[in-house]
Amino acid sequence: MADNGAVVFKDVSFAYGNNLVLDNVEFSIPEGDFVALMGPNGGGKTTLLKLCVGLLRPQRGTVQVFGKDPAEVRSMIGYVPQETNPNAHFPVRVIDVVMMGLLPDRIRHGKAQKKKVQKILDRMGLLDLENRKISELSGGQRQKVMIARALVSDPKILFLDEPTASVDRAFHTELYEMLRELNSRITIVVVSHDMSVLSSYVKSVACVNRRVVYHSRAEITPGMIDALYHCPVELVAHGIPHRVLREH
Ligand SMILES: Nc1ncnc2c1ncn2[C@@H]1O[C@H](COP(=O)(O)OP(=O)(O)OP(=O)(O)O)[C@@H](O)[C@H]1O
Repeated sequence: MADNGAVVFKDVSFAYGNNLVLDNVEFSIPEGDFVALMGPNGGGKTTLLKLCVGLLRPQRGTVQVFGKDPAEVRSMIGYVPQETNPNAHFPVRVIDVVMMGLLPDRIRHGKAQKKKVQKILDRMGLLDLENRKISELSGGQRQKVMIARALVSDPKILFLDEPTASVDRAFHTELYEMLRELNSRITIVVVSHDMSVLSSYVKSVACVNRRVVYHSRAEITPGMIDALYHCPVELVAHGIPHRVLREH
């Protein structure tokens, strides 16, 4: 595996127009990691995730996933984007949404793929909801459907963007327990501000604020978590001018 990492950023810069969001970013995520991307609002976490899954391309530098361009390893990547708030009148069912995770395959093997989808729905406790309209689900159920969609193609790495943002607290623990179990097989990268729950699950933390600073588990101290969670990100600043997180 080139460069020995599930994700490797080399000298990556990305701007939306004149707004330089990521500046000369260098870091890597080892295979098997469970890493939380933390940092202030607007610091570039979502942008970084979109670069990892190949939705955006850097103007400078390279992003590699399992040693390749993300576009070349799309089938190894699962992605749960931020906030999924479907139109309440859009009549798509749970099973259809999860099937979308297999779209190219579905055309070739209808029945086998349906079985695969049902298997993952079963594993996620969603099988009895397979024909329910997505708009009729609770926030937590909907989030699980989006995760099922990302997992149905058996990815080797899963990227989640604030998966607990729109669900109640009871679901947080359930979700992270599920991610912990998945992490025994795949690499997990999650954007979250919720360090209070995350801290007992993740193996590492990457602070994203125009640059990225990666901390392995050994470096995650209670003080650092407190600092990240209670906002004054400067406390873990690394010579980078961090802004302060909004109240949450
Ligand atoms: N599609 C876009 N077009 C132009 N600017 C964008 C776009 N998406 C994000 N930005 C800008 O890029 C910067 C980084 O945004 P990004 O969403 O990556 O940050 P974030 O760390 O995920 O923020 P948050 O914690 O608030 O979700 C912000 O200044 C944002 O306004």
